[in-house]
Amino acid sequence: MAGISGSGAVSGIPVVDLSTFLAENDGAAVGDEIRNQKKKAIMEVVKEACSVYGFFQIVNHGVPLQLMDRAFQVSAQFFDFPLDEKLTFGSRPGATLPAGYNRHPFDCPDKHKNDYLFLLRPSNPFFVAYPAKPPHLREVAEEVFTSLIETGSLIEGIINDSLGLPCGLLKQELDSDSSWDFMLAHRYFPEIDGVTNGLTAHEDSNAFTLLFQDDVGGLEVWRNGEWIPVTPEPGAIVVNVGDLIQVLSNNKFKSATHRVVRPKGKSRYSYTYFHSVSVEKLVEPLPQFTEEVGELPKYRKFRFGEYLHLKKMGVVHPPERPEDIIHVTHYSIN
Ligand SMILES: O=C(O)CCC(=O)C(=O)O
Ligand SMILES: [Fe+2]
Repeated sequence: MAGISGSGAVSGIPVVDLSTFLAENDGAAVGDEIRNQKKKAIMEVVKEACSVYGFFQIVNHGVPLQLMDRAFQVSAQFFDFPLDEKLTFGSRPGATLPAGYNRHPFDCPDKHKNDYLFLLRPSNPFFVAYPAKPPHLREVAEEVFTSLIETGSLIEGIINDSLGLPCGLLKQELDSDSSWDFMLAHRYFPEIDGVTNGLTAHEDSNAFTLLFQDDVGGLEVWRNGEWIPVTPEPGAIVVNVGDLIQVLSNNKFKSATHRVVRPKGKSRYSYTYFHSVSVEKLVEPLPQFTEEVGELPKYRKFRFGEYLHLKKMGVVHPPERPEDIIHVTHYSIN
């Protein structure tokens, strides 16, 4: 099928080529009709992928691959600095969004699974200064942020249309100025003593996530009782649906459970961009998926910041019983 390819499709998670969307204004001699057919085919694949897996990958997405190479270089340089130095950029204790350098789990120095830099834009109230070293980190990270925000806007439109929503509706729902979007540069340590957990199974709370992973692998998605690897595809961005889209679409699109398994003998690096909304945002299923189609809402209305707070409490003070961990189903109407 036009625009869909790649070895990622082996696991069933499709790889979608976005060049049709980017070629729109470059004067390429492709007729409107062919372009529209290709776009329609892509929408169908995205719709299926988001309903079944909550995951797909994109190539020819417009983010320069050289920029991503530089981004991986500078983050690896940063993570190699001594801990004391990195901790001078440590996140503020108790901040709703932990901008700065973080380790996970933060209170078990000999059991770290990963460390990461949490980056916000200056317009966000929780913004903290970027690390001053390595010298190009700020410049490169800001460039990546800008580029991923642009790709995010394209994906937002594709998800909007795949859901059959009126043009631009998701953009309106999900704030427009990216002030609440954030980015993580991650390093996962090699497995130690057979302990392979790098990032525990979870769903992303935000609308959707864009992820660059290096060629080490380890990202997995839960489907039908088994973990499916999201195989690294050269130059590809992994896209996954988050809780906000799951709620807005009244469960039409799925916020997939995923995790990271740590590699043997080497570290793994990733860059993740989270398309998100203000903590004040009130979230509930859209009328297009409820009253307009005669279906009952599957969630009650909640404030996004309250949900983030409940989730964070579960990380800082993990409950004894896994079933007490807060998921978005906390707001489900049964
Ligand atoms: O690093 C990765 O591959 C996944 C990161 C992730 O799932 C997250 O930060 O929510
Ligand atoms: Fe995630």
